[in-house]
Amino acid sequence: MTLEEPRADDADVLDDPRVTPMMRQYLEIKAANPDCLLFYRMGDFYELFFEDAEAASRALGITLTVRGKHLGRDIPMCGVPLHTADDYLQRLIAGGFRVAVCEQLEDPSEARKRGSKSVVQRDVVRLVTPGTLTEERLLDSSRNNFLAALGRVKGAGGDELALAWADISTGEFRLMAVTAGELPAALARVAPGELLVSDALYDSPEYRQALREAKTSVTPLPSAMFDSTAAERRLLSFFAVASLDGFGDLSRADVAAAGALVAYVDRTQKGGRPPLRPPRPEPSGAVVSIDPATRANLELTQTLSGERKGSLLWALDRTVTSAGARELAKRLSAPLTDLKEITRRLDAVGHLVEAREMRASLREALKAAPDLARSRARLALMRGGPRDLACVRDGVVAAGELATILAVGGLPAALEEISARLGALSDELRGALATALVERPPLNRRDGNFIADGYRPELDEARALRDESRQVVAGLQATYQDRTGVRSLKVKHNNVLGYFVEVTAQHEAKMRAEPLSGEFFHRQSLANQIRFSTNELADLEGRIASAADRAMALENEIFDTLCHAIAEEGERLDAAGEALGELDVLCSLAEIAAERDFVRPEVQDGIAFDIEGGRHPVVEQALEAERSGPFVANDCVLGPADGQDAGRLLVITGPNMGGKSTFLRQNALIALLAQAGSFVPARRARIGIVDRLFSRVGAADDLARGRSTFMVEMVETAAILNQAGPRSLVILDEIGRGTATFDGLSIAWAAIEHLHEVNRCRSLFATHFHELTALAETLPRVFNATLRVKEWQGDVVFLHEVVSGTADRSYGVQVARLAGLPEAVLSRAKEVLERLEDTERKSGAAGLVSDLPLFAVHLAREAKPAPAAKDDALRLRMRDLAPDDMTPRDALAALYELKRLAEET
Ligand SMILES: Nc1ncnc2c1ncn2[C@@H]1O[C@H](COP(=O)(O)OP(=O)(O)OP(=O)(O)O)[C@@H](O)[C@H]1O
Repeated sequence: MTLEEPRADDADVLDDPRVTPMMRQYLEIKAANPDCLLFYRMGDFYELFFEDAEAASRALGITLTVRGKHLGRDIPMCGVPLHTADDYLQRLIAGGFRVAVCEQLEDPSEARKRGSKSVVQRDVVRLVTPGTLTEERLLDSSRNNFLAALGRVKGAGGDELALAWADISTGEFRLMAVTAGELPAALARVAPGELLVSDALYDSPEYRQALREAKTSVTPLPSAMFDSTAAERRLLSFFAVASLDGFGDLSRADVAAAGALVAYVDRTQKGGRPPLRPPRPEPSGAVVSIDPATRANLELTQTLSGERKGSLLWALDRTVTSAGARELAKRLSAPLTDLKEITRRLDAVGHLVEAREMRASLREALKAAPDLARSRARLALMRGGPRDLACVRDGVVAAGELATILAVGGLPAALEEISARLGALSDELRGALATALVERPPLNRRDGNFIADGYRPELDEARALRDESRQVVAGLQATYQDRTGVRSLKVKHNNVLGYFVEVTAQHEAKMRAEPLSGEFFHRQSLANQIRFSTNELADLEGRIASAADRAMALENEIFDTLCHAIAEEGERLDAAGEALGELDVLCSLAEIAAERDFVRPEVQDGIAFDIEGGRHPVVEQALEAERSGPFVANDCVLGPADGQDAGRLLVITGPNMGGKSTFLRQNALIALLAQAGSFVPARRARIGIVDRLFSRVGAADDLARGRSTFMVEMVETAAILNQAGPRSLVILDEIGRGTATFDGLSIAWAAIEHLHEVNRCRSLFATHFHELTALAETLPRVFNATLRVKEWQGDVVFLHEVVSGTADRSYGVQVARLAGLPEAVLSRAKEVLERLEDTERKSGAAGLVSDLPLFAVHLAREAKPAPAAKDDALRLRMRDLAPDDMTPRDALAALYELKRLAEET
């Protein structure tokens, strides 16, 4: 609000007699929710006033008008109709707003009873924020919408951090410990819609960058909400337990994060209780650590431009349910490091690949399974409608069918366990929902007629009475036509008059004269029609209304009973909902494996890496779609060679467009897929578990953060060289290309040496600096590979085949020809290239290897301490000089002496 505008916390304004009672109510509610746009319910609209109206009208492109005056000034106003409010809400939330939804808490007639000036009671029933959405239309069915909270406990050894995340639309709730360094990777993996942090953490400079880079809306909250003692109390009461011990070994930071999250859910849901399950802590290091840049570059769940199409998820997704789509996205985002769990998943996929018929029937039954988890959450929050009940009904039926298909014995553990969860639902609930509901109920309760005929005799009676009376009314039209002799007489209904008789104006005199006037009472005259009512109609109307009210009340009562029954079965329903998603993922992975000829990878401890005939799952499908020829499969060996204790580093040279980047990415993706529990696009794959994946591929400016292309590249390379360990997999594409050739070559050279000597991890390094291939001569674990090309009539043909060896050139000029560079530029470029190559041959940059001291010498030098100050004669002499006491001649003498000393040391 602007300064001149009244504020509710300004007592003078509220006491001002000119303020209308409604405006007083509005200002009070607005003051309690200052950081939200207030959706103020007025009949069939939500209205926004003052600055809220201005902001919303701008954001939504709706008309800004004026509604009355406040203290002599116009009140800016805009409104959104109730029935389309969800669409507007979605756009406002996407635009970064938070919305407080303020409802009428009583019928306006109740307010009128208190006096003509009384205002309908209203209050905020819910805050809508990006992380707390539950409506179907506000959510993407194929993705979770997580609300996350970052807990911090300060300790002697630094901050202890924990990330809690929950999806209130499905009930999932998880926890993990993170270090400050791991935070960006953890946030990129969870990709929360909203992140809660304490005010103190929000303001602390150490976390500023991580919070700014997390692509999420960050909500700072009072630090008291993160206090671990209060947080524990909150968790105990939310989950109605006496101790948190049953949830696992929770740290204070875990409790702080989880407690703050629950407090925020309470605050935004205004007491509504989503069916959150107890938080599940994830052991640290349970999933492959993938930093945000690597995740983005590998396009796991979305492409660099933010689309699903073209991502790994898109290429692999054969799920048929929303829960399955969400689960697959989570699995691809978080490949595992635990061999037992990976094997368990692979066993299940393997079984389903073989059991073709079972897979087909499971997928058929899954197709009928609705989004059980989200409907259940809406019902628990009292935001559900009859259609959500039907969803639960259909979900329960589908779970039963799936359990029957799986009841064959001899299944791998993961499938047995899914089958047990699906089969555990009570027949009673299944029976109740099946008999109570009509086949296709309406979305909203107020539409009625969602309970099936024959379920409750009183309801049938009330409906019969209502419908019979409606028929009697319909029959009255003919009786009245006979009685009045007016053939055009009609019996009609509207909300103001109820049922009435309507005749054209020419019959007015007759209707108003005896004997008809005794029966037909005049109600309303329009230009051409005259309307009357009768006692008989009024009586029928009352009967219809009370029968309809009774029917509605009975339907609502049954609705509540069914909701209660669903809540009672809650835990088992949630478990079955999760099982549905997991089963769908396993079937989907088996389906794609069969469809695209994927094999089961041999995943093992250790650092093996041996891919035979590997393919890039996305490029392969893209080539097929474009009919651009087959994808050429390639081998990749990065495991230790005989007698070595660390992985190999493959330096890949080759022509532009030869397929280097594709090869790099495909091997990273194959490792990730294997560890996510999927079969992989290869003829054979043996992979020692990767604990961290690093990549430096693609180039993107980050001008918003003041980083040039080269700076981004160096920041990412620095992270890799500083962090990669013996079980990491590192993918580097064209390091050093963003600067002058010699600088770039030198950095790339030193980076390879560092990877080889210090990081000692399995690495792939693609480059156009052919000089780097000389390193294979001195570094025992460096190997060279190249992509084959053929020259044919002066043109270059890419064979996309990776072979051992080195490329002699990049064919850049030929590729430029393919791209359509003008002929004059091409021929000049060729000329320059020949000259440059000639000069290089003479100077022989490749001779560097034998001339340069070994990298190990540098490491040793770096490790050697600098000479101590006390041994340094130059420094000692300088310390003794007293410039203020010296004559110019002394000063000159001292300068000569210092120079001599410097030359001696
Ligand atoms: N193994 C393969 N089989 C078939 N086609 C391939 C293969 N690998 C790559 N390609 C095709 O070649 C194109 C170029 O591949 P890629 O981008 O990997 O080349 P590059 O060597 O990294 O090129 P540059 O050095 O110019 O960046 C791909 O878009 C794809 O269409």
